[in-house]
Amino acid sequence: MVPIDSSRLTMEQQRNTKRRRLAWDVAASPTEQQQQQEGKVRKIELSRHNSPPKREDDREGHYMYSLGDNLTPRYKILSKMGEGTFGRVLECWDRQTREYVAIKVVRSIRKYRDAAMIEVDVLEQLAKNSKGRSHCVQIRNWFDYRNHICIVFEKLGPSLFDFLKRNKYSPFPVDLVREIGRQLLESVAYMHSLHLIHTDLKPENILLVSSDYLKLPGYKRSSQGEISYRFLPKSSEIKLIDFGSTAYDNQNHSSIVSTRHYRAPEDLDGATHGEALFQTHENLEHLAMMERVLGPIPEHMIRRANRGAEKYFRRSRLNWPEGAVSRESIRAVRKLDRLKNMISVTVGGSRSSFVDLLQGPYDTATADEHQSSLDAVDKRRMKT
Ligand SMILES: Nc1ncnc2c1ncn2[C@@H]1O[C@H](COP(=O)(O)OP(=O)(O)OP(=O)(O)O)[C@@H](O)[C@H]1O
Repeated sequence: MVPIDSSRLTMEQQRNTKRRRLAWDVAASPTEQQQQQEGKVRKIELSRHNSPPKREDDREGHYMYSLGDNLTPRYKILSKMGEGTFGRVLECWDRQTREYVAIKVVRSIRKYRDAAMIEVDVLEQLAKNSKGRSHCVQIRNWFDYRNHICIVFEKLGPSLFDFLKRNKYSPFPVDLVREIGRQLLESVAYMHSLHLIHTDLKPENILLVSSDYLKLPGYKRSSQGEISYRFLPKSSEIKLIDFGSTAYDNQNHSSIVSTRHYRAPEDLDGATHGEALFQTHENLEHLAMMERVLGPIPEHMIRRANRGAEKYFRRSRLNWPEGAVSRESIRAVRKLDRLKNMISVTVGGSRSSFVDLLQGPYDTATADEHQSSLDAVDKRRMKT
């Protein structure tokens, strides 16, 4: 906007300009008396919205509700948005702030109630330090209602997993992956700066902020010649959710953390990839799969292995294939390809830097050599 030089205006023009601004200013700031009146009206309005009669929880301790019920006079239940181990997440209308919110209604079981209070504590720490700028979901409020801890969140859109599923697990374009990856690393760095570890990072726990999407015709046609469609989020903005398993890095926590398919090697036991990269249910096989794809486990990681994990190593290397439980297991590991061959050519010019990023602490130079020596040992073992 161009600033007005009042010295060049006629008296009449100046009067009009001032009058307009004055009226605008007054409307923008209600008087204290008006505010008090609005507060009273809201209280009377809220008192009309009674809670429904108390019902028994279901067998798993979930809160029983009907759509349209009030959850305290302040919130009206509109729909169910999700369900997890801890409870159900309900879309609600907040009559006080006049916005849609997502409320996690936690099961009325002691261990889940206790974990929910830790989640509240973590969420409050995250909010206090970020001044609204972090990629972690914001807590709006919390309360204890009929023995259920209820955590009120800003309402977000679908998860990355929901999106991948909708696209029949075809991968996101690499530019979008890069944007999501950057925000994810920023949020993890922010948590680490507060000595917090999320421990359950996975596409299910990464939500898009907006639900808006584009529907684009895909490359492939169905066998009947019909065009298939791809759905793409309009905005790449994401936020992390589910801080129920967050650990403090200076306190003892369970040695095995995170969901198997996304578990990192330092947990001895990742990928924003539709398919699970390591389809396994066994620790040694899981580590062997990682070696196959990424190269040998770095020595410093082996040295740091704790008591429970020592059994997976012999003479400073993974006890593989000697420790394999079956030939099928050796075959399942051998079927996997090296990481650099898995990265699709569609990544284009950024392919080598992408491989570098994913490769992390693994030594790329010795990886190929290591794989050929493993192949030789595998073959010998299969023969015997
Ligand atoms: N703020 C939010 N906005 C929109 N949807 C949400 C929000 N928070 C959670 N959800 C939905 O509810 C589901 C369950 O939430 P969440 O993962 O926090 O629950 P949980 O019981 O702790 O789950 P888990 O079993 O993974 O520990 C999510 O997968 C997501 O679909």
